[in-house]
Amino acid sequence: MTLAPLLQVDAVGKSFGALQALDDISFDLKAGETLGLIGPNGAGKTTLFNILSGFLAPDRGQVRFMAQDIGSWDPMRRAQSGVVRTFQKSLVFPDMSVCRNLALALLALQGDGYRWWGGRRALANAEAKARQLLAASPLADDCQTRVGDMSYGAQRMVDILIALAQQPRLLLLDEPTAGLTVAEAAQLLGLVRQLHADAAVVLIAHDMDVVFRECDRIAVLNLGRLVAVDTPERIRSHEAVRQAYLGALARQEV
Ligand SMILES: Nc1ncnc2c1ncn2[C@@H]1O[C@H](COP(=O)(O)OP(=O)(O)OP(=O)(O)O)[C@@H](O)[C@H]1O
Repeated sequence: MTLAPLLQVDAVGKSFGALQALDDISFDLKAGETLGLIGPNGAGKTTLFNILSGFLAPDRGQVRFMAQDIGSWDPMRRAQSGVVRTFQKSLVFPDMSVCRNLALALLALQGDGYRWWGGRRALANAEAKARQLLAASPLADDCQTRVGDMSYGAQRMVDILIALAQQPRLLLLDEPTAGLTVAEAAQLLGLVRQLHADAAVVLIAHDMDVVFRECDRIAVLNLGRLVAVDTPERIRSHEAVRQAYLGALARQEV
């Protein structure tokens, strides 16, 4: 029996006024798969993330998650169902500890708004869950560390742990590895696989080394169109991709 894909994007389009930011985008994603999403500035990567996470509605097409049309679901409902997104700009509270940051993410997901500030027990429960998650990570000894005192790479790892605390089935990572070395990026993405092996991941990254090493397949966007979706090997030799990415792919020794 063939399982239905976790995510099905079907003929999605989005315009801003006269600008067609996305045109006829279709692809599938299976549980456990990592898809790299690459393309030059303005290609439409963030617009696609906004549509998948419910911050923008497409003008055309359909997004199905676990075989359901999620077009009418708001970002909170999607997050509670396992569609979890990170942003280019970190959302951590630098003055709080790692543990408290994770706990607040867990509480926010429960949709209790600010009432949880009064709920000491809810916070204690969330912090206990956060400690469990941390124990299995390279930041096991940093539960009480103030995030603002950590290295840049460690802070990016806190971003990922916050996303993982939300039990993602589909994890949308927007440039999580920017500013990291290839080794740090591999460690960060390894953590996703270690803690959530069956989550599907869509990764936006500008670093071609990271994308070609870490992704099972790569989707190439250019001017709002999907140029190709294929394995890294095939993407390297794809003629239209080579045209769009001549310089970057040349550095990959294709
Ligand atoms: N809210 C908006 N209003 C008008 N135009 C927009 C809006 N959001 C995005 N665009 C335009 O849509 C196109 C795609 O933008 P998008 O941010 O999705 O590209 P991107 O591939 O994520 O680029 P980058 O790598 O620079 O982040 C761009 O031309 C951008 O200027």
